[in-house]
Amino acid sequence: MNVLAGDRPLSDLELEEKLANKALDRGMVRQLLPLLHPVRGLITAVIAIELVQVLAIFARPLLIGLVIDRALHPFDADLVALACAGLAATWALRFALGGLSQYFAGSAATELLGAIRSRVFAHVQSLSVGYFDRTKAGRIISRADRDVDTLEPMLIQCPPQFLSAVLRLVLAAVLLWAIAPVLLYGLALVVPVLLLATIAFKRLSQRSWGRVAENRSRFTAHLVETVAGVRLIKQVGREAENLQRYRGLLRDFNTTLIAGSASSGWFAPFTGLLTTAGLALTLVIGGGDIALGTLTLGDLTQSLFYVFLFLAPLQEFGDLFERFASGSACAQRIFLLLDTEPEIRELPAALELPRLKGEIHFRNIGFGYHPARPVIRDLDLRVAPGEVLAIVGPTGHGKSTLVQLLTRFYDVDTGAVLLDGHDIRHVSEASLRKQVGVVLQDNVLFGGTALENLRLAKPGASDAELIEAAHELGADEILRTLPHGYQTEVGPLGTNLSQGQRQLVCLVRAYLADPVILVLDEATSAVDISTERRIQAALRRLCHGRTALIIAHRLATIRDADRIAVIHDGAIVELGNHAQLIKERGIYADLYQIHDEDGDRLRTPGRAMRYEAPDTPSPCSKSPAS
Ligand SMILES: Nc1ncnc2c1ncn2[C@@H]1O[C@H](COP(=O)(O)OP(=O)(O)OP(=O)(O)O)[C@@H](O)[C@H]1O
Repeated sequence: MNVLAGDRPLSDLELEEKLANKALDRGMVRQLLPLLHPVRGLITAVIAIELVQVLAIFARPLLIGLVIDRALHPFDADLVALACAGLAATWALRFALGGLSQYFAGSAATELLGAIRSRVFAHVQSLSVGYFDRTKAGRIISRADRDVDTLEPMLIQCPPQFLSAVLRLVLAAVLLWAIAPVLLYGLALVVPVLLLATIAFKRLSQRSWGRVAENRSRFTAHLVETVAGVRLIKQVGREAENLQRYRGLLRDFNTTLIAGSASSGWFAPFTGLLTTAGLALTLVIGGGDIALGTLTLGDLTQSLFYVFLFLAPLQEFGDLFERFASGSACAQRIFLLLDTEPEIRELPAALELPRLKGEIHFRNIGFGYHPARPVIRDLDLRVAPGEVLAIVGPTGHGKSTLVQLLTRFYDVDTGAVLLDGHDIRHVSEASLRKQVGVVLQDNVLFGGTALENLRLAKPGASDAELIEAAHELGADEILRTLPHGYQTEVGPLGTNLSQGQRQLVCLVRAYLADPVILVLDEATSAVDISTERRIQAALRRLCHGRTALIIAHRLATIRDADRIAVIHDGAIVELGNHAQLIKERGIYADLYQIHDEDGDRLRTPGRAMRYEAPDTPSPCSKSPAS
């Protein structure tokens, strides 16, 4: 699937709009069929049951015709009783097989939907960070959840029903023809009109269901965003506007839904009209034949049933196509997701990194999230093993982007990122992530206890080992004071813990992972002095013996780092230790001076750098924590 527009990837929205207008293609059928493979036994059973049911349906007019022609004049009680028993048997079969068919179809649906859900989940997880940066979470959720549900009728219920309808159509035609071909010729007037109407209906409804699915994913995306950002919304008092926007999206959804239903509403009455016309034609032609003596009353009665059995499937096709259309629109969206290739791919023969010494070399790198807007420009920077490098610079000038490139969440456009001389594009992601530890500002924790969160970094570790690590890092005292100590539930994304507590858990987690290289985006938010000191001590202990790249916001970190790199507009403009850079009287010296004038804060445009209490030891001074 071509997902490029010119030199840039199509946005998710553009892709979906493109797809909403696209009919089900052969490529998609090829993708759908393998999904059915594991449940083929159950589907075959459902189809077999439908076939038996069709035969039972056709036995009824046959029995009724038999009674009319052979058992009424003269009255044959035995034949009537036999026909009644036969009719009762067909209905008994209908009830028994109906339940069985539901059971098999339900089992197939459960298995199939489970398999598709797992596949979508595994795929989503394998996608590159860039995809999540570009795509709203709600859209992904809508595809992985609701769209998968909509697939079920199309894949499980529709095929046997379709087969049953086709079979009834064909059998009825054959039997009508056998009774009197002229009756079938009469119906031939109706069929082309019905077929044309069905094709038009299918085209219309597929397009409208694509739009309905797309609009549904928009309001789901908004709901997810609201849940994630509820604090901000409350804080800035945007509830009313936010609700207004949700209502707007809901209105769009309802409009497309109503338009979809309205555009397909003509089909049922239209086919009803054609059925009535077919029955009337049969009565007129059949009545004439009875008068001529070429047709019996039993034959005409049977024929009326067959006309109905011939035309009813044509009406069912409407409903089937509608379900098929909404299912295929959702299938398009699911395959769009499954077809999305991870932008970052591991080479088949990727190198397992040996234990590194810790040298980082950004070798003449260039990068932009969008090719037309470079963020990093020909940047060359070496960090020696064991060195602590602080990166400072104005907001939006590329500091965090360097972290994204070092951890290979994005690949450089030009140049290379080397670790001990190994290009990170040639090494396995697992071995890279094992040796490059990252502690970001958002300090994400997962639902579960504090201890379970620590164990994520070292799955085999005992409770005692985990607590010992917290102790070594100086976090134990604070984590012990949590309501249930280490067994405290941290809540969704760690929201039951304070900012400082979350940060400490993250630092202990990084310590347990024991990476050779540590990347740290220092938190900017304020915590109390005592927690602050503990965090600083933990940082100091964590940096010890490792190469550390720190996006530094605290003055102490910056001042006592081995070197400071000042980044401006995606390039390193100053590099040296605190004393050297002050002497140079460049950007860094200006920042430092602003700090002096600003009391306890060091500011870069748009962002505050906190200055810690004077007696707090520097986190990255070379001495380990005492
Ligand atoms: N995922 C993304 N997609 C597109 N552009 C991005 C993305 N992330 C960052 N950018 C842009 O890249 C530029 C550099 O961003 P970056 O986050 O590296 O800046 P920074 O120096 O770390 O800023 P801050 O100090 O505010 O964190 C900015 O113009 C930003 O808008």
